[in-house]
Amino acid sequence: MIVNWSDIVNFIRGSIDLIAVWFILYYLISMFKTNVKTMQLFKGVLFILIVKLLTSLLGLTTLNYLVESIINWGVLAIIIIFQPEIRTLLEKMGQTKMTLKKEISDDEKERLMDELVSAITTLSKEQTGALITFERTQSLLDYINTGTRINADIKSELFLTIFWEGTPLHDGATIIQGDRVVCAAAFYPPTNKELSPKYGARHRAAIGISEITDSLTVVVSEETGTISFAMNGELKKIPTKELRASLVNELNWFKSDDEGGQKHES
Ligand SMILES: Nc1ncnc2c1ncn2[C@@H]1O[C@H](COP(=O)(O)OP(=O)(O)OP(=O)(O)O)[C@@H](O)[C@H]1O
Repeated sequence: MIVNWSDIVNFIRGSIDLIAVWFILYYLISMFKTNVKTMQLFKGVLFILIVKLLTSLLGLTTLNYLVESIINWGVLAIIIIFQPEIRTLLEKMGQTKMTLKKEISDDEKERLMDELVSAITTLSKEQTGALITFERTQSLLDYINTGTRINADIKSELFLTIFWEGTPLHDGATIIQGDRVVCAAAFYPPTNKELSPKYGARHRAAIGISEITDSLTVVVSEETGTISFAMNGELKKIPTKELRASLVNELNWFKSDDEGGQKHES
């Protein structure tokens, strides 16, 4: 059998091409799958590409011309409209997941969890409004920069002090990166979603940040003391007795690399 080397080279080149496109698409989608605005864009672009394919196949020249014009101008429009997301994407390239430091023992993690649960439960009982955000895989640097930088241990008293109405830092959100409280009084872009009138600016801000990043935000309502989690653009009420388990579940602090995705419930 005669081996045609150029066919083999072409096959390998085609395969690399296809795999590279697949990886880029997979990376983009997984990076932005929690961002409602960007997912809508993905769907829109996909729709236009399907229409373009159909108009070319069916020879619909006028429609094809129209779709081509939309694509040409659309690229420019997308760059302008999604400038913040594109910047975030470029910043995130090659960024590794931000989790708790490896050297923190399980006992220490339990202690940090106790501090968080105690703070949130007290804030809820005393009906002190609060917004506490945990950075997960996507950077919150842009939002940390809107607040006042601090670099403090996770301590129940710290949260009670920050959210006490008499302090200048109580307005806005506090952000946690790993085991550090990194800022207070951060400002988030509020959601444009239709919400029940019982939710005001604080809940809008919590949902807003969860639409554009994969963060977890704990909201304590000043009016009712209710604790809610804002994740993936949704708000979920958390009964106080389920707070610890829900936090453990969402933060994945106790998941070891070889656990194969199992989550530790305490
Ligand atoms: N965009 C924002 N980013 C961060 N924090 C915000 C933002 N908007 C409002 N807040 C915080 O929310 C507080 C106002 O909350 P408001 O009473 O309007 O909200 P709410 O959702 O009704 O909550 P609550 O049930 O606690 O009253 C502000 O004092 C501020 O601390």
